[in-house]
Formats: sequence, structure tokens, C-alpha cells
Amino acid sequence: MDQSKEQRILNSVSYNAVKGDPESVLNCIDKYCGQYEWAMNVGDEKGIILDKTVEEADPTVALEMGTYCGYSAIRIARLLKPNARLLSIEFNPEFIPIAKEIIEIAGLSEKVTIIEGHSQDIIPQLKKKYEVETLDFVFLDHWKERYAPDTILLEECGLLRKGSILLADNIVYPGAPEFIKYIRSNSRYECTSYPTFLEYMKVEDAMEKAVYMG
Ligand SMILES: CCCNc1ncnc2c1ncn2[C@@H]1O[C@H](/C=C/CNC(=O)c2cc(-c3ccc(F)cc3)cc(O)c2O)[C@@H](O)[C@H]1O
Ligand SMILES: [Mg+2]
Repeated sequence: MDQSKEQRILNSVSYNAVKGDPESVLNCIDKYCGQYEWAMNVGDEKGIILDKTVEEADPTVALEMGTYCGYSAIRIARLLKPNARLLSIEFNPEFIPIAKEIIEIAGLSEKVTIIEGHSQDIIPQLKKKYEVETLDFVFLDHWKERYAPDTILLEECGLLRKGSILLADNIVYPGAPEFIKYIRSNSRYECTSYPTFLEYMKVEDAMEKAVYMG
């Protein structure tokens, strides 16, 4: 049974990256996916927007939906202050060991907790089981039609506070129209759109920042 693309990405990181150096892991994935096999990592261009938003949020507790290979988990976790943590939800059991290994190579395992499951099942557990009070930053990069229902669920579970920052990938491509409709028509959110390009491609995309006003 030949290897999966995600396994090949891990092989490339394991062989080429400098252990304990998050930047070298990110560069290795971007090089591999830019030159050999496209993959749905947020990538180096949109990654700058992610970096800036994480720095603005300076989160103590951050959530990501859609770990995939752990690329954005590394981007986020490398910017976290001491004692801050990232919870990352992933439901595909094939990707979890790969993401864990890539995050370990980046030296960020202590800061990142990968939670296996569907976001809609995990979100209601965050307060009690994962000792979350409220979330300072949320990165949405999972199934696009789940962005809106999961945002509503975060609100209903009391996980957002005044100033919580949400950042959503792929607003243009593949697109998340229901999310955009919901968030921009909801006066409790201050929205900003960041036009950019799809990872590793000359295709337009955008990211949406939404600050919860409580
Ligand atoms: C119904 C389950 C919803 N809840 C969920 N809970 C936990 N993990 C979930 C998840 N949904 C999806 N996931 C995981 O997130 C990841 C999925 C992300 C979906 N992303 C995309 O489809 C995507 C797709 C593209 C894309 C762009 C151009 C193109 F031609 C083809 C694809 C680009 C991106 O940046 C993308 O993010 C996987 O690891 C999946 O297992
Ligand atoms: Mg994406």
C-alpha cells in the first residue's frame, strides 16, 4: 500500500527540517507543497495574515478547527507566549499521527493539544473536559459549510468573550458563503476581509477576521 500525500509531507519534514526549529518545518512544507504536491495548508502567503492576527490576539487559549498536517498549528503555536496553549480539533484518524509528528519535529508538542473528533461534538466539551473558560483566538480551516454552525455553537457554549478574534480561511476559494452571510449580518461581530491568494497557487482567495463584541 503506497504512502499517502500526508505521509510524504511528513517524510520530507523528517528528512529536511531542523529539529526544534518551527520556521524550518514551515519552510520545508511550503517548499514540498509548492514544488511537488499541492496540499491544503494555509501556506506562506496567507500564513502572514494568520501570524499578524495571532500577534494581535496574543491569545492565552487558542482553538483551531482542521489540524490536517499541523502546518497552521505550528504557525500559531510558535507565536504563543509561555503558558499559552492551542487546542486543535481533527476528525480524520489518518492525519492525527502525522500532525503530531510534524508538530513534535517543530518542538511545539507542549503548546499544542490535538483533540480527535468532530468539531460539533468537541466544542460543547471544551469548558468542562478541556478546562477552557473562553477562547481568545479561533482559526477556522475545516469543512467550509461547518464554519457558520460551529461559530454559532461557540457562542451558544459561552466560549466567546468581548474581543475574541475569529479568523477564517478560504472565504473566496473554496468559499464559505453561509459563514460570510451570518457573520457580516450579525452586529455582534466586527468583520474585516483580507484579499489574498490560495496557498501555492495564483488563484484569488481571502481570509475573514471577525471580532466578537459580546
Ligand atoms: C462534519 C465535520 C466538521 N467538523 C470537523 N471536525 C474536525 N475536523 C474536521 C472537520 N471537518 C473537516 N475536518 C478536518 O479539517 C481538514 C479539512 C479541511 C477542509 N479544507 C478544505 O477543503 C480546503 C480546500 C482547499 C482547496 C482549494 C482549491 C482546490 F482546488 C481544492 C481545495 C484549500 C484550503 O485552504 C482548504 O482549507 C481535514 O484535516 C479534515 O479531516
Ligand atoms: Mg484552508
